[in-house]
Order: sequence, then C-alpha cells, then structure tokens
Amino acid sequence: MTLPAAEEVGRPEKSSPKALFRARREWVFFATLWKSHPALTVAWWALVLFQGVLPAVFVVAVGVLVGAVADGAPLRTPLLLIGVVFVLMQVMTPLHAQVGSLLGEHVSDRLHDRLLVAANTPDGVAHLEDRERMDELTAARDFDLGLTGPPLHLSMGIIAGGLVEAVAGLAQAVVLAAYAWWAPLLVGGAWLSTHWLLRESTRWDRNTGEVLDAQRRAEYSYRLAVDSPAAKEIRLFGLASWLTDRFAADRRALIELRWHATRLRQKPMRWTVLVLIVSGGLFFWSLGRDAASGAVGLGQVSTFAYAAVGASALAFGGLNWALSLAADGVASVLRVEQAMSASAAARAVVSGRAPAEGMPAAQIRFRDVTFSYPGMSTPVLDGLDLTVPAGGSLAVVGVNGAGKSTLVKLLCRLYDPVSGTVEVDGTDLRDLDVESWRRRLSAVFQDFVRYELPLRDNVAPLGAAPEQVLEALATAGATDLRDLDTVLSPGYANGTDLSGGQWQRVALARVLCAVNRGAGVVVLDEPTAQLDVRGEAEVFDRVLEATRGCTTVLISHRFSTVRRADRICVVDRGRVIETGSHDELMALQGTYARLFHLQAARFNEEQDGADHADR
Ligand SMILES: Nc1ncnc2c1ncn2[C@@H]1O[C@H](COP(=O)(O)OP(=O)(O)OP(=O)(O)O)[C@@H](O)[C@H]1O
Repeated sequence: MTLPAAEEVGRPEKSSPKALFRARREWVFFATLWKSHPALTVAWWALVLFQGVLPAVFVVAVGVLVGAVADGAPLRTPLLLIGVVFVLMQVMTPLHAQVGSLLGEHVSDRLHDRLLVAANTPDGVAHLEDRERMDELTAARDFDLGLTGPPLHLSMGIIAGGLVEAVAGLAQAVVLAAYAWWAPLLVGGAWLSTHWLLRESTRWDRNTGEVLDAQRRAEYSYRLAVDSPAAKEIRLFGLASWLTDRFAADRRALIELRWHATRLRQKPMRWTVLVLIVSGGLFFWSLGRDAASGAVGLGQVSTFAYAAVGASALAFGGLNWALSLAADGVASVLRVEQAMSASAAARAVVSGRAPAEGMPAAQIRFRDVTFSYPGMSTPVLDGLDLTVPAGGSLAVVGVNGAGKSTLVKLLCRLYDPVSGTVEVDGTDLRDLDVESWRRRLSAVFQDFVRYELPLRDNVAPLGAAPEQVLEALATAGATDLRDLDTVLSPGYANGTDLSGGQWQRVALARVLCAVNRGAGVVVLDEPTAQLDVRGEAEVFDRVLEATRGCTTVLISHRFSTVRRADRICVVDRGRVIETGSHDELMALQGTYARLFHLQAARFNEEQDGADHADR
C-alpha cells in the first residue's frame, strides 16, 4: 500500500508568505476537512455562513420593529421576520451539529488510515522503537481518543460554534457601517485585536516532550489500575494504594504542566481590556449623542446598540482553543508520516528485487555481523559468524540478553546489520525481495501475538481449510481446545481466554499452518517455555516431524529441547563461542556442557524431591 501524497504539516521548507500560510496548522486542518469529504465540508461551511448571518438579520429586524412601534407603523412584517429568523436559528444549530459530527468522523477515519499506513509501511520496525519519534507517535495516536481534548466529532461542533460566532460578529460589525463608516472599524477592529493581543494564550504547547512524557506516565498508571492483566500482581504485591497515589501524582503533574502551557497572560489581558473600554466608550458616546440630538431614530439606535454588542462575538475565545486543539491533533498525525519515514530511512530496511522462492537451498550465513539498536551505542551482536545449514535444525543457546532474539530479528529482516551481512545461499538478504523472503519464514516469537480473533484466525490469519487448521492444532497438541469460531478473548460475546501453555500451542499451530502454505524457514523462539515437561517433549517431537525439510532455528533455555536439534550454537555477548552437535559440545566440556549439567542436576534434584513427596 502506498501513502497518499504528503500533506502540509506545519513545517514549511520555503518561507514565502503563501508557503507559510499553507503550512499553518489551521490551514492544514481545513484542507484535511475538504480532502476527507468535500460535500460535507461545503455543507458545513454553508451552514457556518448562514447561521453567522442570522443574528445580524435578527438585530436589524428588532430595530425595524422598535422603529415601527415608535412610528405607529404596521408590525406584521418585522414580527414575521423576527419569527422566521428565530425559528431558523433554533433549527440550524442541531442540523449543523449533525453535519459537523459526521464530517469529524470522516476526518478521523482518514487520519486513522494514514496513521496505520505510516506505521506499517516501512519494512523494518526501527521507526516504532525510536525514542525521538515516540512523542510524535503518542500525540498522533491520542489525537482522537479524547485524552488531550475532545475527539474530532465533538470538536467539530465547538469549532463550528466559534466560526458561527465569528461570522455573526463580523456581520453585526458590518451593520454598524449604516451608522458611520468608522464604526465597524472601531468596534469590530477592537474585538478582532483581542486575537492578536491574546495570541500567546492560544499557543497551547500541550505536545511538548515534557507534557507528553507526563501524559504517558499518567496513562500508564491508569492502565495498570484498570486493565485486567496487571490486576493480579497489583493485589498480590499490595500495590493498590501505591498505584492510586502514583496516578494522582502523575495526573497532577500533567494538569500543572498544562496549566502553565495554557493560562492567560496578565499583561496582554490589561491591554485587551483597555482597548475594548476605549473603543466601546467612543462608539456608545457617539451613538448616545446622535440619539439625543435626534439624528438617529429609536429603531436605528436599538439596531446599532445590539449590533455593537453582537460584534463582541468576534472576541478571542472558544474558536482559538478548539481550533488549536483539533489542528494540533491533525497536524501531528500528518507529521508522523514524515517523522516515521525519516526515522525509518535512517535505518531503513529497503527491499531488494531478487525472489526468495525455494530459499535456502544450501545455507543461511551470518558473516561478521555487528548490530546495535537505534540510539544504543553498545553492540548487541559483535562480529557474529554463524552458518545454518538448509533443511536442518539449529538451536541457539545463551544467557539472557546474549543477543539470541536479536539474531532472529535480523534473519526476519526487521532490522539490517550495522556491518557484516546475512546471506542466504550466498545472496545478501538485502538483495532479496522482503515480502518474498518473509513468505518463506514462519515464527513463534517470544512475545507472540494473542489475537483477539476466533481460534481459526489465530491459527491461520490468512485463511486455511478447517481440516488444515484442525490438523495444525492437533500437531501442536491442542485438539479440542475450543470451537474454531470461538473468539480468544473474554471481552467478546462467547469469547474465552486460554492458559499460557494453550496459547503457546496455538502459536505453534500458526507456524505449522504457515509451513503448509510454503514457509521453509521456521523460527521458534522459546516455543515451549510455558508447556509442561511431558507436553514439551511430545509437542516438540511432533513439530520437528511436521517441519521436516524446513530450516529450523530454535532458541530455548530448555536443554531437553535443545539437544534434539541437529546443531547447537552458544551465543555469548553477541558472538558465537561454541558450535557443534549435542555430543560434540558435551565432549568439548565448555559452556554448553556446563549449562547442560547445571540444568540436568537441578532437574534431577526436583525429580528426587517430587518422588520423595509422592512416597
Ligand atoms: N528494541 C530494543 N531496543 C534496545 N535494546 C534492545 C531491544 N531489544 C533488545 N535489546 C537489548 O539487546 C540485548 C539482547 O537482547 P535479546 O532479546 O536479543 O537477548 P536474548 O539473548 O534473546 O535474551 P533472552 O534469553 O532473555 O530472551 C539485551 O541487552 C536487550 O536489552
């Protein structure tokens, strides 16, 4: 899927007035409305204008009515006009709210799509783990969740209300031109100047790194408290009050930061009040003088006085706030696109062209591979050399943090090495078409995904015949687990959860289904860690049997599983320090043999203990 052309996102390259205007967040926001749904946008703007003009018509009609009463003229026409305008004002508001809400939802839809595409388009994953991009991503992800402001379908109503007021203020200021040419400039100009005088206050820097950090912390504390996965530990470790205090403190810190970012500044406030008093004083003094001299009739005095008061709708207020909030959110979503591609470009996984069908036929080779995660200076893999013969199984062992899972991430091309190469049958992985290579791969990652989907889709997300799904489940030792249509999440009607070991069997079944679809390389990162000992041996034997002929990379801390692999390598601090078959490594009496004996001894002790207890 390709991204739509990048929209302007508030950071102009050129600084011509036109470029600056087009780059303003507000412009970006209104342009996004149009791009999301032109017809609704036209209707929304038309209603803004129509509703904005109605108050001006109303004050004129009231003036005509007052004049008619004073002159003893017929009242029917002004009364009818007042009635019609009044009814229209009542009817238009809910209609506008509906149109705005619908438009807001279309915009949200479009932005969510863009966010998903931006996050998922790069072939690697570095852009999702880049610390510097986290703030952008947080702001963008939260834009419509109501965490930092109203969601778009609601803010559209607030923005519409603000715009209607602005148009109404303008229209009523224009009415003042019938009194004197300078009156609209004086009264309307004074109210408009408040936008400039108070402009500091509209700069709601709610998306500063500090605010976003505080927000992330507050949100995390909240999630810990209300989401079920953490509930057990919170209770068991007696963390409830610690968590409540922590949430309250995080929340207070956030409110404090926002308050600093949003409060009205005192000095501009004083200037604003002065400007409004002087302009209002001058206008009403002049109108009063003309009314007293009889130069202006009673009806007109009423119209001009109401219009002058109505022009105050031009004042700085809700529109700035709501628009700034919504425009900010929209701009951050659009900016994420650029940010993501820039950060992805820094460590981009660029697809090659060569097809990977049938690979590997001979071997996968890690040649002098060095790798460090983005932003980290210490290498995780440091000159690693390793050969994985095609069609056989290789087990990778090593202490926690040795770099085993990282090795697998490079094999899956989620990252590329900083130096050195990963080669498949002599071809650099970077020269292979990523999609084609990934079709050859299947994996159970340590943190495999538990999809909140039916069992069937958890096993075969891309679809498969029910018999194939059932066969894969049977091989993984998960026969009769649940009906294939049962959703594996208790949050859904008739949904259910599984035990850790059952989930692991489902993940293994997913790999087996992928092998059926043509995957030839199988990665198993701690695939049986949650299975009981008997289940582990049985399942692993069956999985090895079902993936016979595949190139299998197994990462495990369980030596009973590891010893079944054709070859074993020991990784330590990012390098391979031993490699060979189980027997060869045992004969070597090195790290592998030491770790194996350690685990075997502990297992025997536990067994003795269990036997003793049984007796
Ligand atoms: N996304 C990441 N960003 C930064 N550092 C990371 C990231 N993932 C892993 N690391 C670091 O890389 C090192 C190797 O991690 P890796 O997951 O490869 O270890 P492992 O050998 O699989 O460990 P384990 O046996 O505990 O699963 C660790 O020090 C870890 O902290």
